[in-house]
Amino acid sequence: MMHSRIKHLFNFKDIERTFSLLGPYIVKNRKLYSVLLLLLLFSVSMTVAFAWFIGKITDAAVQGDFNQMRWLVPIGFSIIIVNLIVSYFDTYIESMVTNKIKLELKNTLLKHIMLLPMKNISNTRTGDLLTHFTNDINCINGVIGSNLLGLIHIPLTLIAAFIYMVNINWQLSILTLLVTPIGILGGAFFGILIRNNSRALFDQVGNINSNLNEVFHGISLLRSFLLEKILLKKFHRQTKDQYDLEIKNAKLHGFFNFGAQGINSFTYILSLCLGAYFVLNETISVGSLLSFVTLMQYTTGPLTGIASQWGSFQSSASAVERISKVLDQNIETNELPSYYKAQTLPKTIDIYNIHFSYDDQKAIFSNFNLNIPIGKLVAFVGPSGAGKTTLFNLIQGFYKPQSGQILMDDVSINEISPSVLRSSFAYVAQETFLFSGTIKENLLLARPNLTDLEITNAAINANIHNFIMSLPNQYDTEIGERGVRLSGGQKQRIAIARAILKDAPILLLDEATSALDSESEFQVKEALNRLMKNKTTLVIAHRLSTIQHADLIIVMDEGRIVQQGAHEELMSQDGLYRKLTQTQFLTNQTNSESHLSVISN
Ligand SMILES: Nc1ncnc2c1ncn2[C@@H]1O[C@H](COP(=O)(O)OP(=O)(O)OP(=O)(O)O)[C@@H](O)[C@H]1O
Repeated sequence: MMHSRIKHLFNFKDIERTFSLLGPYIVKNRKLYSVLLLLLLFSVSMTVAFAWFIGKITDAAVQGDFNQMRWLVPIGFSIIIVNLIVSYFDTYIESMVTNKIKLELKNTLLKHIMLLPMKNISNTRTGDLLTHFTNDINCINGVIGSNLLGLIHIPLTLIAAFIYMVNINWQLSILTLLVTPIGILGGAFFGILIRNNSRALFDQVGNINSNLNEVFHGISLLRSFLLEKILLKKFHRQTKDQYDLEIKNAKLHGFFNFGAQGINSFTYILSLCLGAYFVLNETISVGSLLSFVTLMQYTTGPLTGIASQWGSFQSSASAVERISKVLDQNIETNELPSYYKAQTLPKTIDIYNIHFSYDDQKAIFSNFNLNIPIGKLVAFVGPSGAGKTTLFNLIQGFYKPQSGQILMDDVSINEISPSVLRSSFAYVAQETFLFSGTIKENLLLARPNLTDLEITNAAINANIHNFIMSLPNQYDTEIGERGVRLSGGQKQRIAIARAILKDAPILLLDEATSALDSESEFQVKEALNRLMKNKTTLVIAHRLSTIQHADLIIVMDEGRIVQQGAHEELMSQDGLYRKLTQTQFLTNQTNSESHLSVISN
């Protein structure tokens, strides 16, 4: 138990990972880092030069050597001015390089997330992903900036000062040798404790963000189920845990500063007393004593500083560790897909013997086969959980079957580039998602280089043009969080206009399950009929009207096709389809909206 705790405490894998992740960024910005290194060497030499100046000017004053003082004064001022200039450029360039790397890392991270398999994304909490951008990346300054440079600066100062101190008096320098290991070991120990605490702290920030994300997304549900108290309690608990971790961090830093200051003050007094003794013995001059004491401050100060830098460095490393957990996940391609104008309708779409499971345990499909007729309307019906949406996900290549193949024109979709494959489909999802922005901006997302005329025509065909024209800013009306709220039917028709504009040969339609009023339903249906013309349409059907006119109805249950055929044919058989429709007919008498999946459940 103890052994594993110690092992955990001294686990440096994350430092290794930190540098394997950030190394390329540091190398890429090597010019700026070289300038920083040069400034750092300047700063070290100025430190030694300043100690030398203090010794010299003190000795000159003690000896009353006015001539020497005359040329020492401008040197002293020059040292100060050079130091100020170095400090200005050091701060400026360091901030430039750290912000540049953070910017590059943010872009790389988002691109990586975009390219990750859907499986990885759906297994990660949105709040955690957000936290990488809002918290983790902003905490990496240490490993790419001040702390990284400090870890080089301080040992260099230490070595330079030590050599100079040995020159003044070797007996006094031994004091430095005694203090060095205490400072380093103490600092390293606290650094590791701070790292482990920071890791827990960052995880907690991720938890809180995930929780808040869910709260804001599900606010109406939360109110309708009267969950405010429970959620507030959970939030209090999480923030209290975060507070405790922050306090622990403060305690660790406090202890750490206490030790550092203690070492500093004791060695200062000790070197001053010992130095005074050597002055009395006439072993060293007063000037040398002052030089020595100044250098001692420059060594013990930074020496304990190294530990503090190490602590911050460790805390940054744990932020990088969280980011690298995402960046370490394999992506499927390196290229972000882009719209590709599909020329023709594929002549065949065949599914051969696929086996698929989301979690490698529960199989959704086993030995699943299907030939999809081209240019037709194919409806998929079946109870909830039958695998209809999963089939759509597989056809679009969002998930890959563990075995078997999906072929378009006899070519496996795995061999078709994501740009070509995804451009072949226009997807109208069950829940319409519109981005915040104007209506026009939402429609322009469909494909590049759309003209105003194409947009208006699509909106007319989707039965939404008149509504848009009645809005205050027409196509430039803001929708979503900052703008006009749209009804379910209006949103659906905008989504249909977007699908029309995409102009893809295959239409995937996950019919909305929520009931629309009959006027809205009529308008949506009309829009869909126009959209389906000359296309292969695959629809997860919930409306009886869609099913009756479908060229082929596939009845699915528990990942299997249990029946297929046209409406009349299936009605003549004693099977699941008839059962589903009969139950539905009862409801249909009072409600024109039908929802097979729900009723069948
Ligand atoms: N991302 C996922 N991870 C793990 N399991 C999933 C995931 N999505 C769906 N499932 C499971 O796969 C099975 C099929 O789900 P799917 O959504 O394809 O059914 P469906 O027929 O579309 O249902 P509905 O009509 O209710 O939308 C279900 O058992 C479901 O729990």
